[in-house]
Amino acid sequence: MSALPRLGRAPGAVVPPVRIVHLGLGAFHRSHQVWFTANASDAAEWGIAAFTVRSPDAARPLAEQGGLFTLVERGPDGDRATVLPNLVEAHDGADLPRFRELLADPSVAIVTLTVTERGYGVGPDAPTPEAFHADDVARLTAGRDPVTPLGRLYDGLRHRHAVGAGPITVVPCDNLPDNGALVARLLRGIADRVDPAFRAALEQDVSFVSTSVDRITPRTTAHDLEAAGRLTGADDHAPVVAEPFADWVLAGRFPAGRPNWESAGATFTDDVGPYTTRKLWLLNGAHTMLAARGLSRGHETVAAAMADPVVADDVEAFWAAAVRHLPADLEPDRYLARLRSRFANGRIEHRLRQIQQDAPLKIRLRILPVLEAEHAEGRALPAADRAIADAAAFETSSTHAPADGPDHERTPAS
Ligand SMILES: NC(=O)c1ccc[n+]([C@@H]2O[C@H](COP(=O)([O-])OP(=O)(O)OC[C@H]3O[C@@H](n4cnc5c(N)ncnc54)[C@H](O)[C@@H]3O)[C@@H](O)[C@H]2O)c1
Ligand SMILES: O=P(O)(O)OC[C@@H](O)[C@@H](O)[C@H](O)[C@H](O)CO
Repeated sequence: MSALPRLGRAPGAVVPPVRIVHLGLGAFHRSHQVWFTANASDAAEWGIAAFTVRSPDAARPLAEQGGLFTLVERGPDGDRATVLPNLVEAHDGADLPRFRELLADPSVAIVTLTVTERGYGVGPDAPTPEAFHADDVARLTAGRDPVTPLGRLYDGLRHRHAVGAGPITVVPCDNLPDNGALVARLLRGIADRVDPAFRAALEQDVSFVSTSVDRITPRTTAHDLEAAGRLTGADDHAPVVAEPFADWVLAGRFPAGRPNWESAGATFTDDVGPYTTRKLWLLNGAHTMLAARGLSRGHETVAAAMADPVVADDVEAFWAAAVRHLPADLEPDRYLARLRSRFANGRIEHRLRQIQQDAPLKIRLRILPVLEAEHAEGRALPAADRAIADAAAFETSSTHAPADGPDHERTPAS
């Protein structure tokens, strides 16, 4: 039990009005979208109401703190702590009445999502994302509450349409290529099966934005709770630790408005595709390789694996191959130079077991495209072959166990 006063809002404190609703209350949402919103020039106008997906745990301490939490930016030389004020509501994802109520508010302009690849049904849970949503299609058709993130989003959007609350923008922020188009396709597919008349409204009133998101944010540990308390003098049960670097590239329309995210460093572009490929191959592809090669050589963290020349040489060989297939105008070498120092930041304890989860899916999306591009030009890529073999061996080994809990919704304090 901490002797420090509990973090919370002062009675009567003015909070930004809710204009953004979020699904997936993990650490990344808070280090990234909440941080960009809190650092925007019009931050006072944009409050966020966030919902968990599978467990209410992450919402509890945040709700007790009025949504306040500490972001610890952990650089190679020290920590910088800031309490971010823009998360103003935290709810259990099963609280569909509140979710519907918020989506029915015309001043709510944006829904963001961070629900992992599997949250969209991309991965081992079903043969296709459409099949993953079949159970929710049956629930929605029967008037029962949906359980998947997109089932809930569909339900909320249909309710918004029914009350005439106007256009809205959906912004998925997961590491998936063309994530806006994917969500548009899946929601329209649900409409086709549940309520075909609603499909036209979805096409007309809901804008889907594709994004590339970047900020290394490991799972919060008990040690991070102590660090946040030391830095702020308040007892925070839900801090987040992230690297100082943050990047967000977005493409698409915001018919109901948006925060001035570019004033916090976000980039708006017509085509997010090349940015996503650069990030998914160079950062996430390398992370996937580091997890496979690093775990097989007994390492526990990204920094430890990168400090092993055998692993680092394989990552460098993968990077050299990937750069050959990326557009030169995106300056992949400049991105790589920064990435090398980000990965070398040993104060960020990014655990390989967390990154290793769902390795087969990640290899398919982040390593195989580079391997195939090299093969097409007659070159082998043994470093990638070794990573794929190590990942396969790890998947079948008896030491293969979940990292430390299913996701960030289970906070160390909860
Ligand atoms: N953490 C990072 O460094 C980082 C950086 C860039 C992008 N991202 C993206 O954000 C996502 C979330 O990251 P996080 O660190 O907050 O992770 P997390 O594991 O805490 O997951 C966040 C949310 O996803 C939900 N979720 C997890 N598995 C699910 C499943 N199978 N079905 C439905 N919902 C599920 C959780 O319940 C939680 O609400 C990542 O998967 C990635 O796509 C993360
Ligand atoms: O589960 P993943 O592979 O999508 O994410 C694990 C990490 O590679 C990822 O979270 C990175 O830290 C992040 O993408 C950096 O922006």
